[in-house]
Amino acid sequence: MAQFPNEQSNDGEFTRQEDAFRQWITPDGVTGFPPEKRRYHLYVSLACPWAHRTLIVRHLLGLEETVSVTVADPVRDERGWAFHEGDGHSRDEVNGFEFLSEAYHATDPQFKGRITVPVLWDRERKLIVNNSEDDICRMFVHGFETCHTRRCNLFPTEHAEEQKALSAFIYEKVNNGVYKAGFATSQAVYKQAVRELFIALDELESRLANRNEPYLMGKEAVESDWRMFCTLIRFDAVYHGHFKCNIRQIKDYPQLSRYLRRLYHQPGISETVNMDHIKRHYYMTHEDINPSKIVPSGPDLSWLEVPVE
Ligand SMILES: N[C@@H](CCC(=O)N[C@@H](CS)C(=O)NCC(=O)O)C(=O)O
Repeated sequence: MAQFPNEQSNDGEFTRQEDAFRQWITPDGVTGFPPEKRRYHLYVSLACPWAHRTLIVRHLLGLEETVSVTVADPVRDERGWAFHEGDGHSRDEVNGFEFLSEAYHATDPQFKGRITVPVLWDRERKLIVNNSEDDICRMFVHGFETCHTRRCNLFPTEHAEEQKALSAFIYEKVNNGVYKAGFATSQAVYKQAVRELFIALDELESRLANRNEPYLMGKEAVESDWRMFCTLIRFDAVYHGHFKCNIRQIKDYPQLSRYLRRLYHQPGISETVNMDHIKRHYYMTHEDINPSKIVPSGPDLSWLEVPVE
């Protein structure tokens, strides 16, 4: 059985649904969405790699006071993402939603797709502005410029084309690659997805070794690095076992493991990582893949805690 039958091709391939809400916050507000302090609210799961990147970008730009956040329970049942008090998650103080589906149906009563995090909500117009993590990160960078309290150049203009191609490659082969392997329902599709994933990881390992720079594009971490981070930080704990991406672990890659530690030890980043939510979400929510819902005790991730010199 497929995890998400509506997103499964006949030959067993997971084909991710398109994001439904793509409105835009601009500095001049001509779109009807100006960047105002505390007007917008982010609904996330700390388990989700896509939502994770919005939290990281919010932190890197110092938007914590501007955009508030509610964290969902990492374990979903058939009703989808839910908000209530628990370890590292809470009730929804903004709208009192019990389920994230209420935000989707308030925005579009006919919405029939899969309810996903992250969601950027407009308190004033009482609707979802955008549910694409890529768009949300870009809006944090460009739409909220007047609200930034930290400086961070996530899209440096000098190598924009190269970065765009690199991010597209990472998305296709790594971020979504692990899902293609994990959600495959045929041996051939799984095998191909895992092969492409590890070819990509090997390539990125070589890139770091050959360029001898701390990050993919040079001396500073940019959007492509944080895109990598959100998959790498989950890799050994969930993608290696649960999604069967088990040719190698990240800790076996000298460059990638060091690179991951370097990103993890940047100020404020480890605080965005909740391994308990990550493990419980994957192992307890995808029932078709892990019917017993048993969450493995390992692996030992203490190597991550060692700062890079
Ligand atoms: N297209 C979304 C992807 C978000 C997504 O797939 N989120 C997953 C969690 S990792 C989700 O909410 N899944 C809901 C479900 O599995 O029903 C984005 O780019 O923001």
